[in-house]
Amino acid sequence: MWQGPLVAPGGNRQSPIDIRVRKSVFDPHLKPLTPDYDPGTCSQIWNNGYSFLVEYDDTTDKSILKGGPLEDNFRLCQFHFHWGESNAWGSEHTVDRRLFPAELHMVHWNSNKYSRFEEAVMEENGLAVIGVFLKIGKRHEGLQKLVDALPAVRHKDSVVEFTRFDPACLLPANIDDYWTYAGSLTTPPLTEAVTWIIMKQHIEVSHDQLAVFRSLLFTSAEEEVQKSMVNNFRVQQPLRGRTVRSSFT
Ligand SMILES: COc1ccc(N2C[C@H](O)c3cc(S(N)(=O)=O)sc3S2(=O)=O)cc1
Ligand SMILES: [Zn+2]
Repeated sequence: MWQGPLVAPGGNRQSPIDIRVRKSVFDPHLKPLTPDYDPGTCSQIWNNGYSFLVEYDDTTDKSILKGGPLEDNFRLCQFHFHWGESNAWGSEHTVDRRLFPAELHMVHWNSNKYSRFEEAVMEENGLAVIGVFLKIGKRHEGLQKLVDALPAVRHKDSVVEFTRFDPACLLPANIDDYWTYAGSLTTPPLTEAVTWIIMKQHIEVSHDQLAVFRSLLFTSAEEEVQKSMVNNFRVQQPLRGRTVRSSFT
């Protein structure tokens, strides 16, 4: 895991956290999530030195997330993953201390309140991130197109065109059961701008598919020492009295 500040100075809503299921509070007012994504807005894959980001054109409301705990429209701007060097760990969030080999984050920003992502990322509740746990099992057919593109972005700062990918294929069958809480980005600038929506149901990917994630590098092509992109998760942060709500009993 990256050696950034263990706890952001003055932060009282930092992420990730352990979700204590029995301490979460059922909220009957939470609505079903209604993602509506247009695969035509998919543009590129970029290795930013923390993860690889699959980026979407967010200049229109073509790929949006509404409902759930959200009052406004949130535009999809990118999705990325966090994973371990082994299948024993890798997720950022945990459920009753249970670790998963990887975790998907789908990042959206509030297009009702802000005109640009850069603005929203600095504001309280400017972002909504869907978290989905990955387990090792059967091959994920939809993920394979992405896995095949990864060797092209092996080094930090490399970019490759990537189009027509429907991010909805990475969501679990049941998206009505989730936990939600007020948190932060888990990488710098660690801003406390995120409404987290963590899916109860995981998705399955094959061992070989996850192994390709581990072939990526934290380092750019110029650096002498190449470092494998693994364990790109942040250490867990104190709950500081926050309540995690659940959409299910
Ligand atoms: C201020 O400049 C910026 C602020 C944030 C970012 N991002 C990249 C981050 O790696 C990152 C990590 C996120 S996570 N693990 O879901 O909490 S979300 C996210 S990002 O897309 O917002 C880029 C520029
Ligand atoms: Zn993330």
